[in-house]
Amino acid sequence: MSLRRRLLRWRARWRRGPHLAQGLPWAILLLGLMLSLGLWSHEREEAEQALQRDLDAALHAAGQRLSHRLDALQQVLSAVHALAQTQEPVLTGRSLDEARLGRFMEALPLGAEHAGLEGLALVRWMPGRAVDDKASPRALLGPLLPGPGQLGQPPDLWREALLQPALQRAWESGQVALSPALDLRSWRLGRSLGFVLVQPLFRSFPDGGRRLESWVLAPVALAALMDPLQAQMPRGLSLRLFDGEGLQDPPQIYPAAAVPARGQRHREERLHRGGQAWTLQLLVQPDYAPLTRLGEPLVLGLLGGLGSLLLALLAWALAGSRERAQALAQRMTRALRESEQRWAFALEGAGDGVWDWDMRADALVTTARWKALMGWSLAAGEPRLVQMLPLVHPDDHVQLRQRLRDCIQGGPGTFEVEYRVRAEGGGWRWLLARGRIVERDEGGDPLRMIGTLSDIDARRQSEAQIHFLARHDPLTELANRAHFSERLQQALAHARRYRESLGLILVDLDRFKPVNDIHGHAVGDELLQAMARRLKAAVRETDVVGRIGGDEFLVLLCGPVSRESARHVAEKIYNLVAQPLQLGDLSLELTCSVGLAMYPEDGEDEHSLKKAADDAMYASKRAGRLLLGTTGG
Ligand SMILES: Nc1nc2c(ncn2[C@@H]2O[C@H](COP(=O)(O)OP(=O)(O)OP(=O)(O)O)[C@@H](O)[C@H]2O)c(=O)[nH]1
Repeated sequence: MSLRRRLLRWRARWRRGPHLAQGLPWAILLLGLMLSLGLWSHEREEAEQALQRDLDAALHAAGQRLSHRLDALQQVLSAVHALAQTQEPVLTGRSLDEARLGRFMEALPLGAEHAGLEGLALVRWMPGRAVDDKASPRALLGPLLPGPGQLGQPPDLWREALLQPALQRAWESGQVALSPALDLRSWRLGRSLGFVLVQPLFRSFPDGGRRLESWVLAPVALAALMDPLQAQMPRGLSLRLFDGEGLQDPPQIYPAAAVPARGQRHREERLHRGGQAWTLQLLVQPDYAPLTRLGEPLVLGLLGGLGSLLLALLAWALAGSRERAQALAQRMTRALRESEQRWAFALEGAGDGVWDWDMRADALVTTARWKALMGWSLAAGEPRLVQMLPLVHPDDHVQLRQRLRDCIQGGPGTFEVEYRVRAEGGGWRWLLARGRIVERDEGGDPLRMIGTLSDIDARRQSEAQIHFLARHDPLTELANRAHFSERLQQALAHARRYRESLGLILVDLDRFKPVNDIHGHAVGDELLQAMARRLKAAVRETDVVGRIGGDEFLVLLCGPVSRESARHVAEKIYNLVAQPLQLGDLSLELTCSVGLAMYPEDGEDEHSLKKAADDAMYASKRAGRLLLGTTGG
């Protein structure tokens, strides 16, 4: 397919409109997913930031608590320092000794904030020796708190690589210094891993100088220091402490064994105290409650996505149902139209017209054949019912209206009526209209009627022909014996009821047989036909002329008729028959015998009346002249 055709097809589809219905679900889905994604991303960021704030706050609080603990421990050393100052050895000649330090410690009000303090040790500096002299300094005392027991031979703390920098820092700065983490047991300073707070004590001289005299060491057990802090942490958060400013090297010093899982969340804070750096780490465990908040944005996003999907599906279903309904309606309309067309075509093919009458709107829809049959111009459009009636033979109006009314007003719902309309070349054409109610309202009143219109003119003519032949003489077309008898009986019944008189004239041709014999039957036939015409011409149209035998005719003069009038007609017949008759080259003259009988004088029924007429006729024949009234008249 060429690009141009594709474009044209696309444009046509676009103009038809279904593109909207087709694209709408996708647009809704896309928009919904984008919104859900944006919402999820925003909420996740918010939740992440909230979590980080919570963690930072928790870590900071833990750092603060640790600092307070260290402050409390440092205050102990400050108190020792103050004690040493009040026991100024220069003035009193007494330096701080183990006994006084012991008493001081016993009197110290140690509380929970001093947890981890293993004891105090006095390390005396041997004056006059170099700092790096192997022989000095020596730790002399300790512990002064319940602990690992009286120190034995004082260890050479100066030789301890982990402790010596702290001692030196304290000496140089005059401030409390912290050692790195070390095993307190190695130096009989405690019972576990810990660190040492170092307080330098100086001896002042009158010249303003001063000289280091000793250090007071406060060993602190890390586990005892940190466990209470850990206990105060919210569930799901754990603390780790690293010696130095890194997380790998120098090593973790608290807790003893805790290896974080890969990808575990953590936050760090640096602590600097007494020349020593620590890294306090906050580890987030999977059971930390706020972590669940991180899942909420995902749920929200998923719900949004699901909602979008559902909305899109709904839109698709709605759009689809609309399209399906349209398609169904189109199919049904097409099927109906095809069905109607087939139906109309079949009927039209059979020569019938079709009509459809919307009774509410009084609108008639008819086919071309219907219009042709009814003599309605195609150009005139559709007729209304009232316009149809003038086309119908006036004699058929009553019947047509009656049948239609019967059908509409609770009849069987069908009707059938034969009526005549004007034929093209003049005259009338017989039609048969059939109808059926096909739609009613809730109350049962008819709303719509459809039907056919058939041309039955040929049938009606043939029926009429058969009817005529059954009742007439085929040669002369006069009433035959049976029909004449029927008409006579009707006339007698009428005359009886209205007390009227009737006249019956019997006409018999004289010597007709020789005509046949001489000129042939064909001439005889022609003569009979001519006589029949003369007889008909002699009477009124309402009178009945019949041929009841070979050359015998009956004339019924319908009433009221007087005998005199009847005689007059008989004479007229007699004279007419006697008129010469020209058949081609042949000229014939014929007489007849006529008999007249009057109802009721000569007979009161068919038989007696006929007999009277017969008698009168024979009397005339015998007389060879017209005898009227000889028998009873
Ligand atoms: N051509 C012709 N002749 C007929 C027809 N029907 C009857 N006839 C003849 O008509 C004649 C009637 O017979 P009749 O009445 O006895 O003869 P007629 O010569 O009239 O005798 P009268 O009545 O006594 O004068 C017979 O010869 C029949 O054959 C017919 O349809 N056509």
